[in-house]
Amino acid sequence: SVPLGVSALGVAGAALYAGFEKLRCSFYECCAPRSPWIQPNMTALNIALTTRLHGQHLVQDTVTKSLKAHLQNDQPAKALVLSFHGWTGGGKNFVSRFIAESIYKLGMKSDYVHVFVSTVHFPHEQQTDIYKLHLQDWIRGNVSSCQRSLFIFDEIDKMPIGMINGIKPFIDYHENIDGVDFRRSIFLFLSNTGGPDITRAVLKMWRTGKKREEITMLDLEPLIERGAFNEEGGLHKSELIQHSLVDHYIPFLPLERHHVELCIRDEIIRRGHTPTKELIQKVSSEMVYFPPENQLFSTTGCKRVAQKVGFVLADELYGDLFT
Ligand SMILES: Nc1ncnc2c1ncn2[C@@H]1O[C@H](COP(=O)(O)OP(=O)(O)OP(=O)(O)O)[C@@H](O)[C@H]1O
Repeated sequence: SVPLGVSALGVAGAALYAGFEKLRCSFYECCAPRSPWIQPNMTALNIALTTRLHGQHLVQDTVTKSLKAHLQNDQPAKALVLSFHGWTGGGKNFVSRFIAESIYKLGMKSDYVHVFVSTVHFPHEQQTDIYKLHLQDWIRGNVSSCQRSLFIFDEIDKMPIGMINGIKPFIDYHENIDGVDFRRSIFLFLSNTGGPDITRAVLKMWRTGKKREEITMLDLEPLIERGAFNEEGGLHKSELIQHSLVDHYIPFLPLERHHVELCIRDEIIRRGHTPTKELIQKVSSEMVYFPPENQLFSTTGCKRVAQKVGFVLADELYGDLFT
């Protein structure tokens, strides 16, 4: 048996360590249970998505609901996997940021939020096997230090297929793998796959006189699933899709001119100026729209709005100096 003095010393040591950890947690980000740094707030997320995200009613609904369900469940059956699809500049990265901010006090700067951009992190196709091992080690390492980790894979359509399949064990229905439990982590996959299909479908509905807000998930989800599956690259033929490990395919609709104008208004206000109708029009007329016959959608969504507003404001304020 263990001598009394030694076990008392052990208990005292553990208590001291716990006290130290608690103190450290009040100054530095930590992932302990009930950590003040990880306090999911789905009401804040809902408000952000309703007030700051324009023209994406399907995203608002699905994202908040699925996150809420996952976060409220202490023993989720698997990691949550959301796959964002759609035209460039529709808000996929924007929404990822809101998600990070609604879970972690430090938002995207949290040590538990990890962003992977395929073209930056895995540029050489021939090194797929090595990348895959690194990626697996890296995910395992991160989740073992914090189960509530958020992984954002941007441009997943450009990730070699073998690598995506390498993620599969972590998002599957396993209680643990080598002692690490992955079920509380969240994976976001971002891509343009399915973008043209979504645009075509929205345009078709527009032609039949159906309102954008009447478009439902049922109208688009199978389309994207098929798109993600058939289009070359990324999720193409991936086991993630074959085994239905993606929980929700979330379509981002192409943004129309009036949505872009809302983005312009927000940006002008953010810069401390008054968003007059003329100013908004001036910026929105600098954007490019398609298809040619009705100029319905912005080719770059709300991307580049910030720069364009910057130019137009500079022109308004200092234009005289250079004439
Ligand atoms: N639906 C939206 N509502 C409000 N602002 C938006 C929306 N979509 C995009 N923006 C603005 O445009 C910027 C660029 O959008 P974002 O990077 O999220 O697009 P994306 O869909 O990720 O594009 P890509 O496919 O090219 O990566 C955002 O930071 C945000 O300021």
